[in-house]
Amino acid sequence: MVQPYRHEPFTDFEVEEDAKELEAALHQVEQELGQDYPLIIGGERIYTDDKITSINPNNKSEVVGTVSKANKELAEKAMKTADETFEWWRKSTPEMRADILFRAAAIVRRRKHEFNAWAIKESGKAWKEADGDVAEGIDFLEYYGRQMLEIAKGGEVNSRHNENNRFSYIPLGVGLVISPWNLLFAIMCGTAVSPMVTGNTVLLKPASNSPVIAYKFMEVMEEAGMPAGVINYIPGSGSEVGDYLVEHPNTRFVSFTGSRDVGVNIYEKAAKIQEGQKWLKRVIAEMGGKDTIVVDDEADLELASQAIVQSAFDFSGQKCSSGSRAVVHQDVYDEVLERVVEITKGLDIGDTSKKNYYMGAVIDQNAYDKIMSYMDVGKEEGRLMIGGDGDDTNGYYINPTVFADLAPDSRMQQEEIFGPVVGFTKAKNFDEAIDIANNTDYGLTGAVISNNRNHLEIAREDFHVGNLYFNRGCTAAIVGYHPFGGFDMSGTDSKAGGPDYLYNFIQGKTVSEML
Ligand SMILES: NC(=O)c1ccc[n+]([C@@H]2O[C@H](COP(=O)([O-])OP(=O)(O)OC[C@H]3O[C@@H](n4cnc5c(N)ncnc54)[C@H](O)[C@@H]3O)[C@@H](O)[C@H]2O)c1
Ligand SMILES: N[C@@H](CCC=O)C(=O)O
Repeated sequence: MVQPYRHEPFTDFEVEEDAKELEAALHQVEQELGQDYPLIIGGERIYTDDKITSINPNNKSEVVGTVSKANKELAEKAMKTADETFEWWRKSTPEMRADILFRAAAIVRRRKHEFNAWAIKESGKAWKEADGDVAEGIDFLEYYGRQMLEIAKGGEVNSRHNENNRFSYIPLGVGLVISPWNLLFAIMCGTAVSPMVTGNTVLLKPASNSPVIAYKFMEVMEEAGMPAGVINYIPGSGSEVGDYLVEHPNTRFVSFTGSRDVGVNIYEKAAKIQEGQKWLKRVIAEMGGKDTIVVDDEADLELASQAIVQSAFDFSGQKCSSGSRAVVHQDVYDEVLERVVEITKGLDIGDTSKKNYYMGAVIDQNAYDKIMSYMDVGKEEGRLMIGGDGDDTNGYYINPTVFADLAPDSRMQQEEIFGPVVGFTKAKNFDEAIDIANNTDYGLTGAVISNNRNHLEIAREDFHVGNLYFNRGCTAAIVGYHPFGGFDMSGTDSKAGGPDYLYNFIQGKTVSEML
């Protein structure tokens, strides 16, 4: 019998022993940098001449690894392999599939600091963020394994006299999983193993900024007993391999996590029925956010200020859940703004692979340029309070930035910047604050800081986001505790880490026998 699910505890790097373990892992990983990694199709290692180079955003001269790049021919080979493997994998037992996830969780747990170190090297994130990312990956393995065992029991249906009815779930087929670089371990792992544990086969296309940790994940899955061909590792260009497989007639579903533009494009392409296609493709698209923290006049203002800073600047604001908008009641606006600026002054930024800085660099040159271009927009639309500058000489460092006095419909308060930038908007009263919070195309996360029970209940009804938090920040959902996914242009609200997530990858079958 499996133990009841509990989320993976986080490491406290203030404890010297834990900090030393991570330093040792970083040192070990440094000895392994720059290696060349193949594709994995049906268990076969395939090297190509065309490569993706993964670099450390904190130190752009450091190559984390080079990875072979799939093209259309190799994508086709992977599809064929996944199709053939599905024919027998779909009949494998749920218990066996769940056991592979439990074993993989145990392996990652034993190598947690090593995985933390790869996450730091490949994404530039801070130690606590890397630890949260790897812990979330372990949680997905443990949680989805248990969910599968529950689902395998089937649903209860009635039978009439002389009739024997059964209702159960079967997998869908071959799925394309396209993952982002920001939660480079957790989301990649969770979105790959959820279809796999439900009996589907998978084509995994990780983000081009983070393919090395995905290769390490594949090794873990193999060690845990995953048969060849069940998850196939095919890094490649989104526009070449991604488009080809999204449109492929044999693709049964696409699980995408990433930006709104790419997600919308995939949604449209997948909707078109291709020649020879026998089904309607399912699309799970979890996309961007423009997430708001509302601060009421009756509120703990220190808690509000800490929540705003943490939600805006953890992992340099590169989470879909990041709190990039603070909407504050006019009576407490100046006090909260001043305190947020003061806390921000104390944040340190630097190469997180060398030291436990609060923040590292942003992911790449494109991200750096895009975020920096918003600094000019912010200065035109509002008042720069702190930050607004960066340095991309060695890595892509951007200082945490606060803009004040932005109009609710300004570009700064509408567009996803995906960097360490938070904008303040003043509200006349609580109702107006909720209206402002709702006036974006997105609907992912939000938070309300208030001691007024009536206001919290109004927010519960009217604040239209998939993940709403009271008296805390708006990031850091935990698997099995805070099912995660957004409304409107934030996506299909698939609720990763929730009790019904696995139903995205199965279909119900009724069998009725006359006795
Ligand atoms: N809602 C969520 O759960 C969630 C979680 C994490 C990140 N995000 C969002 O992801 C974005 C940041 O991640 P990103 O920069 O990796 O996003 P992205 O859209 O640029 O890339 C995501 C993935 O899509 C692939 N891709 C790109 N073009 C493609 C195409 N034409 N066809 C198929 N695949 C293609 C990329 O290679 C990558 O693997 C932000 O907008 C963030 O809000 C959302
Ligand atoms: N699930 C994460 C965000 C994932 C997107 O980047 C959170 O809740 O902060």
